[in-house]
Amino acid sequence: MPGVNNPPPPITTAAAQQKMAQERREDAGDLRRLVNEAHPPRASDLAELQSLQKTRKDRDDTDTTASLSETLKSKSREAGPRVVVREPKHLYMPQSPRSRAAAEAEQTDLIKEMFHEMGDIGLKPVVVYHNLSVPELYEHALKYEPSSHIVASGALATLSGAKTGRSPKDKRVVREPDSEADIWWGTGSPNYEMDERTFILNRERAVDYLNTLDRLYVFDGYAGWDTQARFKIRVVCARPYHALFMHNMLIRPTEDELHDFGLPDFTIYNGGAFPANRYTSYMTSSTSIDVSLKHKEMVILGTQYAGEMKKGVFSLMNYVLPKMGILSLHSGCNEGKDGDVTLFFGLSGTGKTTLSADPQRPLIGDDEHGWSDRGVFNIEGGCYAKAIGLKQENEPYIFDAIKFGTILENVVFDEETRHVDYDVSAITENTRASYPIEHIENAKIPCVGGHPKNIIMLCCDAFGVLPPVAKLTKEQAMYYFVSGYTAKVAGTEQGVTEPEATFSACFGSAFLMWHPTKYASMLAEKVEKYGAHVWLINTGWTGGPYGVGYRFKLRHTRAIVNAIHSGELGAAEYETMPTFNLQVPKEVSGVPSEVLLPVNCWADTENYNKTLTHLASLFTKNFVKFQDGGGHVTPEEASAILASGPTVE
Ligand SMILES: Nc1ncnc2c1ncn2[C@@H]1O[C@H](COP(=O)(O)OP(=O)(O)OP(=O)(O)O)[C@@H](O)[C@H]1O
Ligand SMILES: O=C([O-])CC(=O)C(=O)O
Ligand SMILES: [Ca+2]
Ligand SMILES: [Mn+2]
Repeated sequence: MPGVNNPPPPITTAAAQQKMAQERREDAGDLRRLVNEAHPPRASDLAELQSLQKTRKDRDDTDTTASLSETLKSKSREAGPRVVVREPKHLYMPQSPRSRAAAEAEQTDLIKEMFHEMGDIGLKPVVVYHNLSVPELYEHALKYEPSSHIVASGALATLSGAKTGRSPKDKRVVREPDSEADIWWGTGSPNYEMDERTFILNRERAVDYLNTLDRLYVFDGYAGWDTQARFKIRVVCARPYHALFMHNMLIRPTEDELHDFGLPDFTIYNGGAFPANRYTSYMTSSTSIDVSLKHKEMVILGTQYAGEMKKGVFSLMNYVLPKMGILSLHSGCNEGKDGDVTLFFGLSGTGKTTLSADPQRPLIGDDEHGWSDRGVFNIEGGCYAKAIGLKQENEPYIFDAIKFGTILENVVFDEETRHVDYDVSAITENTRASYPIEHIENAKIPCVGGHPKNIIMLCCDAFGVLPPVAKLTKEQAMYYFVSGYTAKVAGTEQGVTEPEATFSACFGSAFLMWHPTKYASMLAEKVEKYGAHVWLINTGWTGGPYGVGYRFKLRHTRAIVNAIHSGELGAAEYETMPTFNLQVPKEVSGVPSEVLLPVNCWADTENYNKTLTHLASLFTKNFVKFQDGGGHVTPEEASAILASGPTVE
């Protein structure tokens, strides 16, 4: 029989089991004793252990809580309302009148005023997190937002939801007596109008939504590095990601500055996760981004794309700065060793952020600036770089800026290794990185500089006919500034290769509040007064349109920018390119001479000429709407500008 000759299994009686368990306990006890002798215990349980993990600056809490009852002194939510000793950071608003009075007694003036303002518009938050630190915002994002992940470099990856870019057609400005005469309305204008009542209805909708939430985030910061043109901005939002975004993009106040912050000059209520009501008057979709200059407020509904907030601040600055005699600019900006400043104008994707990050030239800013009698200043405290196709070898400064504190929007990463694949556009082409400007190794802080010596107007010409660089006359400078040309590739589906021309006045029409000629005349005056040189750089295609030709190599564009800065191009020999009458240099160090005139790169000259003429006619057609001068330049001045544009027979 099987098993007959096998030894019997050990008999384990209940008593034997007890004995073994006792021995194990004793062993464990010995072990614990040994460990404890070497490392005396610091915490008796897990909660205490975790409480040891975080340290705080020495503060005497007893002073601030001395007048309160024992229950109120409790630091735990369960045992009573939390006493706020870390103001102005975590603000709990107890709902019972007595606890509320006690909580209010603890508040600084800043916080009292904030709750007053919130109360005025009907916001009744339970908890407000005010100017949290970056690690705290990370933790909130990870805890409350399922799309938040830390990637290998330490950046916080997140999703912006259905909208992955701005919605310019849903941007509305309230027509108000004090400002309506200043604002650019009507055909071609980015400012779709709305009335005050509708604005209030939308604000109420955002407020109602925010009131349903367990926690709100507030970030108070500044726009404008020039202290004489500095605006206090408050962002009230639902997502930690949005608070972190504005922490990165605004200028971060010091503790003292925050203490004295007072009332904001402008407040953004971001209820973006909740839609607008499409049946409200003026609404054409469930997205609405509304600005009221009278109320000094912006309301966001139906989009969580964070760029709306940054560009909302820019729209405000585009209104208030010109009123102060300061020109606002959709441009990047850097400074050379001798303090020579360069501006980089250009529409989205033309290279402002890429080219302003330059190892030889400290960065003043990548996207929004002001130019006053004192010089230039960055409006923002951070950068918002395109991340698609990002490579460390091509753009080392931007690549290396993507570390702890940086937000990565809509990128794709390996689930396990958390390495980001910047080439993947599965979610959107418009993947972005938002980081504080200190993340750029050679940032110039404070972000201010002198008067620009060089102004580079960037375009990304997908028709492939414009030269990689041209020197502009003052009139041409105005013409290209008002035209604001770039061309997008017409989408990558099914080999569609017809490029689409975009004309966006002042290289940022979507953000203008005044008529474009207001900004153009200010620019003309400043260029004249400070003697800036103006250049046109095409960072787009050559050798044929998109799909046939190829994009100018980044290293060639960088060589051109270097030649501008070294003075080489100022002294170069030029030839005139027909139709656009552009002055094109015959040679540039580091760039093969044959690429300087695109006609030399096209296989078919006739086709080149046809495309060139076509583009010229698009320019001419676009300019028609500026012929009356828009109220800021005379029709004569406008026609002088027009005369410097391309000539089409
Ligand atoms: N020759 C070139 N010059 C500049 N950029 C180039 C060139 N070739 C390719 N690129 C790519 O084009 C993109 C330029 O985008 P960039 O972020 O600089 O745009 P931007 O002008 O700052 O736009 P936005 O206002 O939307 O932020 C980058 O992804 C860059 O890698
Ligand atoms: O605002 C954005 O989303 C990005 C940007 O800088 C632009 O489009 O000019
Ligand atoms: Ca940019
Ligand atoms: Mn921009």
